Amino acid sequence: MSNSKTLNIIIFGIGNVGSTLIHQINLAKPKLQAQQNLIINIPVVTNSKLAFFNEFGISNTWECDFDTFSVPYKIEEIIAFVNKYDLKNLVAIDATASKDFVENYIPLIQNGFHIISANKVANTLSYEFYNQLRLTLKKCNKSFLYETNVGAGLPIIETVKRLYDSGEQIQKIRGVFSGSLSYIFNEFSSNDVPFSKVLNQATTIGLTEPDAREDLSGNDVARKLLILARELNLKAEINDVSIESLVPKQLNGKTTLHQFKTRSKEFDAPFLEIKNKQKKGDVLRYVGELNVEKNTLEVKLVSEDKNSSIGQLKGANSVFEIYSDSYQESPLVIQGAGAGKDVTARGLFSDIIKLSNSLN
Ligand SMILES: NC(=O)C1=CN([C@@H]2O[C@H](COP(=O)(O)OP(=O)(O)OC[C@H]3O[C@@H](n4cnc5c(N)ncnc54)[C@H](OP(=O)(O)O)[C@@H]3O)[C@@H](O)[C@H]2O)C=CC1
Ligand SMILES: N[C@@H](CC=O)C(=O)O
Repeated sequence: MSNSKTLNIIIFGIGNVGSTLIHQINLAKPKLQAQQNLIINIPVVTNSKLAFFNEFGISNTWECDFDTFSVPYKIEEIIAFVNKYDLKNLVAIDATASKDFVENYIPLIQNGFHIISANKVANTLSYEFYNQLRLTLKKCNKSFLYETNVGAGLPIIETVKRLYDSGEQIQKIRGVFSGSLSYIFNEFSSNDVPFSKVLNQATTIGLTEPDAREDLSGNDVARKLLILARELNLKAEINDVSIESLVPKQLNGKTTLHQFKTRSKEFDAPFLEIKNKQKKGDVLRYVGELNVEKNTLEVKLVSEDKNSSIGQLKGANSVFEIYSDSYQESPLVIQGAGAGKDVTARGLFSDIIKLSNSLN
């Protein structure tokens, strides 16, 4: 088709989020081509060890093809492959939760890739790396989009950044930043169920991180706070976040993921005690707060009246209250599903379209 634009998207990570994104892209293809003259080609998909290559793009049978034809790979082989077939408008999607994979960002950018990431790691390593990444992007004229890092598909980063860039003084961002913990405390507060059971449910439906200890330890919320702080040009580090971990002391630090999973019942007694000690009508909420004026970042468990804005949350909803000069008495509130493979994949897809619109 004349004047059409083709994006070549390599998807790293084909778990909950990555595979849902492929499904959404496959469904949207005819409409994108007809309405936007946009062709999305996915020539490579990978998990942590194997990659499936097809220069013409994967088809609806990609899962079967991956099982049959995937091979062990190195990042250099993917770069060589896209060069061999002269593929243009290259986009690397990071749908992993991997720190190791982030080491590939700079080489990928230097070899012509834009990056779109659901993985929060790159934005929460040292401030030095944060800057180095941005300098490389500028030098190579490439984009890095990561709206799904905070609030999954909700437009949090874009809203905060637009306010900040337009000169708005933001004083505070407060809310329930974790979709999985919102779900867990909603289910736990309103039903007579053991904590470990709702934790397992949250993992099974893909709300938690691949390693749920990241959510329960407060690391995931701390990362989101740090990402927002850095959008506001605060030179904070992850260690600056004060975190109240939800992981019982005996499970903190030294357990493997497998041991942790088999010992999840050890959450039940302490959380039942916390629940029973609450005032009638209160619910548990895991809250994050970035106070720009005081330069503090805090993650903690609180009891909230179930009729308060934060107490009323349902399901896996997150809520972000942004207090600024123009929104002092009545904060700007963004609320909705804050986790889940469908909303997160849709958020990545929306970053793909945003990137596409910025390319000639
Ligand atoms: N679930 C949600 O609601 C949200 C998730 N996110 C983020 O999305 C990301 C993906 O989450 P989710 O899909 O649930 O995770 P999954 O565990 O379901 O999938 C992770 C995928 O990444 C692959 N992977 C791991 N390490 C590497 C590596 N070094 N190189 C290439 N691939 C690798 C895994 O492969 P293998 O099977 O071989 O290990 C797997 O295919 C996470 O960073 C998460 O924080 C962000 C917002 C919301
Ligand atoms: N595990 C995270 C997923 C989104 O970032 C959460 O529970 O919010």
